[in-house]
This record gives sequence, structure tokens and C-alpha cells, in this order.
Amino acid sequence: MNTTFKLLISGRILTKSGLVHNFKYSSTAWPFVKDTYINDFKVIDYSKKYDYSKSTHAFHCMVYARMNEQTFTIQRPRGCVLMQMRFDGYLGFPGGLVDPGEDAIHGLNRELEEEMNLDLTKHKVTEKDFIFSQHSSSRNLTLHFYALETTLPELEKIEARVQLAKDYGSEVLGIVRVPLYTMRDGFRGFPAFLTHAFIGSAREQLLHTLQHLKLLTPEEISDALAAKPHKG
Ligand SMILES: O=c1[nH]cnc2c1ncn2[C@H]1C[C@H](O)[C@@H](COP(=O)(O)OP(=O)(O)O)O1
Repeated sequence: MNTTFKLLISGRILTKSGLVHNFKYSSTAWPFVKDTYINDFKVIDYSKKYDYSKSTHAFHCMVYARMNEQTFTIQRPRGCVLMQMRFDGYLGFPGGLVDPGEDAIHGLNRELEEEMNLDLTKHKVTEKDFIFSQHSSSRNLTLHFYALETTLPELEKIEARVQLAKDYGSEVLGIVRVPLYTMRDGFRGFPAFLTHAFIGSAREQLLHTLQHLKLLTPEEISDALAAKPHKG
């Protein structure tokens, strides 16, 4: 059964390092995600936020656009989603650790400017873009994930600006579109993309957010996870 439920949370956390995180959001979560570990990361109920006050906090964001019939390409994906190739060869999302004393959302937007050259006068993440948080006790790390929606023409402009980002060529080696479709052989496209190496919980952040935003159905995600490459 795929019942969803709503989380309604607001508040403010102050982490060990003095990081301020103001938050107010309404988010849909899934019972199958709650209390399960993904890799090393547990999806957390943010009403228990003070349990994580001694943790390091990192914030990452998926920039995406929905695609309508006019923008459909031959593969007919429902959206266009951006990830980045990191300096270490892993795929991840733009963002990172927030500086001590810095407001969390301000820190996330600063990272997006440094890594993507995002024009913050046009595009800015706010708490309404929050999707979910995870915690790893072994790494003492709490990850917070956001999704920033834009239009396809604006997303193309964002892509075009990336090479002028401060961190381009050092921390960020490129921006990539996620192929949100599966080709006729049942493997090329999204299933093949999922076989790459992802940093932290980025692969799970991608999967949950695609489902949350209805850019892929749970069945499409399960099929992609189960797909095997054809030999020969
Ligand atoms: O996209 C990501 N999704 C989930 N976790 C991630 C992602 N990128 C990095 N991480 C993890 C790995 C690191 O332990 C921390 C912070 O990493 P990073 O983004 O490299 O932060 P800084 O640039 O060092 O600020 O999060």
C-alpha cells in the first residue's frame, strides 16, 4: 500500500557549530521511508530535531523543471533534473556544509551560487522547497534536501551559466541532466544512470524526490532499480 502522510513542522535549530536553521514546512513522506536506513542514513522525523543538534549539517538541492507536451522530447520524460559531477568522480547535488553561525538557507543559496553560478536574484531556495532530512550517527552527519522548481527555459539558462561558477573546474566538473526515461532495451536511460557512483545519500535523495514530485511513479522507480543490462 502506498499511503502518504503529511509532516507539518516549524522551528529553529542551533547546531554545535552555531549554525542556525530556521524551518517551517509541510512535506509529504512515505511510511516505507520512515525509520528505514538507506546506506548509513536514516530518514528522520524532524520533530526530533534536537536529537541532532550535535551533528554536522549539510544542505543540498535538486534544481528541476517539469516538462509538458510542448517540451516533450522523443523519450517523453516528465521533467528535467540537474545533478553535478563532483571533483571526486561521484555524482551529487549542489550544496554542502553550512558555515558556523550562518543561516542554513542562506548557506545553501551561497553554495548554489558558488557551485552553479545560480542567479540568486531570480532563483532562491526557501523552506517551502524542503523535501526531507536524513541522519547518519556513524558519520555524525545530518543531510537536508531541497528541490527548487523552475521552467525549462530558465533551467537551460542555469545550465549555460555553470561554467562561470567560482567552483567550476575545481569542486564541480560539470552539470548533468538525469535521463528520466527507460529505453526499449529496459536498461539504457534511468536504470543505467543509477549504476553510477553517488556521494552520500544522493542516489536515495534523487529517488525519493522524483517520487515525491511525481516525476516518476513508484513502479517506474522499482522497475529501474530491478533492471539488468542486456549482454551482447
Ligand atoms: O548530493 C549529496 N547528497 C547527499 N549527501 C551529500 C551530497 N553531496 C555531499 N554529500 C555528503 C558528503 C559529505 O560528507 C557531506 C558534505 O559534502 P560536500 O557537499 O562536499 O560539502 P562541502 O563542499 O565540503 O561543504 O555531505
